[in-house]
Amino acid sequence: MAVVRGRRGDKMAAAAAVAKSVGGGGDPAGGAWTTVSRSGRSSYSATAAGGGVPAGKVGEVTEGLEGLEIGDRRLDKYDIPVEVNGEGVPSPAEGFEGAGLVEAVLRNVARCGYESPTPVQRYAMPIALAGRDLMACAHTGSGKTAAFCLPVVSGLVAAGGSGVGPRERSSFNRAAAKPRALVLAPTRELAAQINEEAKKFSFQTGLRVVVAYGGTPMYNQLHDLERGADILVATPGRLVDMVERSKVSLEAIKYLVMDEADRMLDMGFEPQIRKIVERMNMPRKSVRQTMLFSATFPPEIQRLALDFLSNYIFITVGRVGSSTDLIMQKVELLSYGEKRGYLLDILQKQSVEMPNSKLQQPLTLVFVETKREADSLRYWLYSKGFPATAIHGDRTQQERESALRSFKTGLTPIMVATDVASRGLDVPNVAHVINYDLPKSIEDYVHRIGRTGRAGKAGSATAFFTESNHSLAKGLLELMTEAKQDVPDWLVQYAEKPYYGGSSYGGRGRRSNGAGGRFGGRDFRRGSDYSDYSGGGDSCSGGGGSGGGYSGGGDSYRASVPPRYYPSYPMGTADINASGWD
Ligand SMILES: Nc1ncnc2c1ncn2[C@@H]1O[C@H](COP(=O)(O)OP(=O)(O)OP(=O)(O)O)[C@@H](O)[C@H]1O
Repeated sequence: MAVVRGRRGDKMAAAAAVAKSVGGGGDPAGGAWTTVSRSGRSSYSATAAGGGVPAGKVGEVTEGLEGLEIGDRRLDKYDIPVEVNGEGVPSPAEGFEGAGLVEAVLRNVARCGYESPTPVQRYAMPIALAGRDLMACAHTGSGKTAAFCLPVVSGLVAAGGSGVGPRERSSFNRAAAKPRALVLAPTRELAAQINEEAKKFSFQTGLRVVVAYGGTPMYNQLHDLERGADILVATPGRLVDMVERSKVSLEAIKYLVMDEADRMLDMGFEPQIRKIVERMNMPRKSVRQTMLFSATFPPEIQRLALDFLSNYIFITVGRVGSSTDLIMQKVELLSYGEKRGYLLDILQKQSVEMPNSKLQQPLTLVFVETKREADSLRYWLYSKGFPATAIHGDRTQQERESALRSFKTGLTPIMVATDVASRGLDVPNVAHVINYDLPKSIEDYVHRIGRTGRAGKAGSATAFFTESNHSLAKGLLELMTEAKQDVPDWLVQYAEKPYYGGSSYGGRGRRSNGAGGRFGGRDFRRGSDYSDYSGGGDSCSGGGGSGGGYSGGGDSYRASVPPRYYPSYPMGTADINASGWD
């Protein structure tokens, strides 16, 4: 079987092996994150010590995970740098048992087949269980869902929610359901997915997990809520609706989690989030516990998040808080008119011949910019003999769910999608992500390609770059260089050419500073001054041989290191609802 070494040369083989395994009857690894042989070599930076991080200090650790074995694949060397920043940081957990989870939850972890925690879980669980606020940045597919679900479920069970009938529980009264934990997510599909995960982790605990999202009649969800809800997973729009109809009260919220938190706090969602958190009777931030998770945290969003957090701990796990090395990234320079032909070429080449001599496609996700293009491309692919489905905001919820199902099961192994599918969706065995149209921001690119290369598996990502994507060249170049990908010369030239398009070096709305800083990975509080952070990007982790250690912030630091990313995060996306975000 494939051996993944985590270095450039072997990734081709790894990606091909993934495609092969998809075509050849499934991946025997089955997504198990089985970290068997860890060298245990961990060294804290000068500012940290021992197994934990001293109070009031910045902790920084690079773990050399040698021999990280994933199913039957093996990473001979894979450095996962971790930065921890905050006061009184608890030590990371060695295993699930050592994390402090209650017995019932540990049994559920075992039922899920999780043998050992992923790095973000190791760090986040003790922090969450200690009752601390948290901002956690870890790459896509690294297990963030369990990192927040497990301690929330465990905390609720420990607080006495377990084994009590719904009607007797304080979480319910005749007027409104009073959940004790609220998990907010930007899309319906992601909310549904988190709901499923939370249910698995709550099995036989007596806790009730309920989901609320738009696009479907409210009736069933209300019926579910009436039976009591300890954990409510919701999209913001539907939640506001329910609270305004007095079907949900937020007064008992102990845990507030925002998944894809940078998306939740951008200008498209922020007004709704503020309304939910600040004007709907939710306990104030020092009373509740708030945890934010994402693979990307632009500094502007971090600053905004201060309004929702109290004395929080920041953790970032991964080389650059960005894409994982397990994704082999390619970028092709094309004209608009060449895109379809090129796509067809790729699909033909990656077809795998089955024993019955039928051709099979590995699961391939194709991102386009508009809903119209999603439909048009899907029909065109069908006409060329490639079974494809589409997911976007103009489809009914039923159609969206059915598209996702048909993609997951391989019935239509190609799914054409708008950004509605870019975040959080965990479809095992997606072998290839094709950015047929590149997104406007490097953050969205990171999330999109993160639909492959999940839970330690390898994957491929191909981007079709046209003249109109000039504004993204610099970010792409930085990202691909960090991830040790082959960078074509033309991309370097594009990145060096000045771009006069306006918004890309600062975007709209809040992000007005052209020296915008990184799209994730670094606690903005480590700048010399919160209010004067200008984001001289660095790699505080020092991973991948790029960027040195943190040199203390301040002007001299910023002067000596050029800004790393020029984000063009689409702040204030006007058509957020229209595009399928909830
Ligand atoms: N400890 C573990 N052992 C094995 N598999 C795990 C473990 N934790 C999570 N997984 C699996 O890894 C996959 C990815 O997890 P998850 O969806 O939580 O990633 P994520 O970090 O939230 O990604 P994204 O940033 O894209 O939302 C899931 O299929 C999940 O079941």
